[in-house]
Amino acid sequence: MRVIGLISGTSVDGIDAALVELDGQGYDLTVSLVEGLAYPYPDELRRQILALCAGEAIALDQLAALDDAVAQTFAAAAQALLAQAGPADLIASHGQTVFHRPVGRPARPDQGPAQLAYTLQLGRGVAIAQQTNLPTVSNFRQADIEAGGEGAPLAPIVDLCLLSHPTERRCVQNLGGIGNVAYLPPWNRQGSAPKVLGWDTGPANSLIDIAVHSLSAGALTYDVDGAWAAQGVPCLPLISRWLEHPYFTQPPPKSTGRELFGWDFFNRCRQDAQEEGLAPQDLVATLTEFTAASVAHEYRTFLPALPDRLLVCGGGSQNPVLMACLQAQLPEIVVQTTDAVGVSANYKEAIAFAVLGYWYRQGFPGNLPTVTGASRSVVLGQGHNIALPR
Ligand SMILES: Nc1ncnc2c1ncn2[C@@H]1O[C@H](COP(=O)(O)OP(=O)(O)OP(=O)(O)O)[C@@H](O)[C@H]1O
Ligand SMILES: CC(=O)N[C@H]1[C@@H]2OC[C@@H](O2)[C@@H](O)[C@@H]1O[C@H](C)C(=O)O
Repeated sequence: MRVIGLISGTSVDGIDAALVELDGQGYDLTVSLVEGLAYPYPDELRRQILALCAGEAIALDQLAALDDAVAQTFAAAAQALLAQAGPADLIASHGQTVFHRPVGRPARPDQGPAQLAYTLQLGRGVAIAQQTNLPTVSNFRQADIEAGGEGAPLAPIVDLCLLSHPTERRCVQNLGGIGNVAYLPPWNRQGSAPKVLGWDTGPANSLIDIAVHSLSAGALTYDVDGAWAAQGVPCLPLISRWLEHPYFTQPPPKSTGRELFGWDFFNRCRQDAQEEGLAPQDLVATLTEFTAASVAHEYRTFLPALPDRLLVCGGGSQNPVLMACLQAQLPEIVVQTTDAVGVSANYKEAIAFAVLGYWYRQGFPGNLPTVTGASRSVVLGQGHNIALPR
């Protein structure tokens, strides 16, 4: 079956679309990327999404219009990919995250039940199905949240299928707007699946992007190839201070978003940097080192053991300075991109949602309770124009 996976993540840089050829059942899968495409948002749409993410008030009719505009753009991304790579049987669309509130755990058991997580992705699946005339699966995070989970991260189960190794312990680290890890014990695919761990490690590119956008007076949206960071000197005392944030002492399962590592966090960083007399490049270098340091801190604090190999994906894997910082923070581990083992670092997340959409069709559960904290395994997604096998 040919499935198109679509996602726009917390960087809001545009839609990643992957046409994937899939075969097999459950974990026993063959997955091959036919073609990937990055479809940028129109500037005005991106501005509106970022404003909503930053907490700007919006009327409900405007929210409905924005939801449909995002869906239209997702459908256009799918159509561009279809024109380039040929037909598909199914679309699996993650949509655009604009809000994420993790599970609220009470400090003591007698303080009542946990507050369910809340997550909102724009770009409703039914509108994508209508425009493309293809069956579409969307709303992947909801069923996990209903089972008491964080609703994120969801990719680790797919990482297990695509990137685990018979003898090596591996970590897969996504560096999107937010960072998330999947810890994959060795697995020879004979016996039952091993216990995979995973959680959001904190910021990835979100703070670097905001810094570069703000310090370049809107001329740049990200630190292309780490050029600014390479010219600056990281301020180590600030990194230690920022790592005191309570997120970095909270044990997994945990998830986060731009609500925590967005504008407010950046404004605090900028103020600290001003007090230390840092130049703009030094601030970007410090945020880049901080991002790598937060990943290493999370591994050393919460993993049962460091992995033999760290495979990095997402846009941050294209930033050589961030990759060098990560390697320097974790000298005992081989750090590479997922490309080194044959999985596209740019499209891995879009591929993951294609797999989750395929599993929805099979009725195969797509969440990992060990990762999200859900009480049970559940089938993820909501189908539009889909007849399911009985
Ligand atoms: N050549 C590059 N140099 C530096 N940074 C880059 C480069 N290419 C991409 N990036 C960074 O990667 C980001 C986009 O990453 P990606 O598309 O993986 O994020 P996302 O999917 O939106 O986020 P998330 O995984 O958190 O949902 C850009 O905003 C930019 O910061
Ligand atoms: C709510 C939401 O969209 N979370 C994203 C975000 O981006 C990275 C990290 O935070 C991860 O938890 C998740 O995305 C990936 C694709 C996931 O669910 O695995």
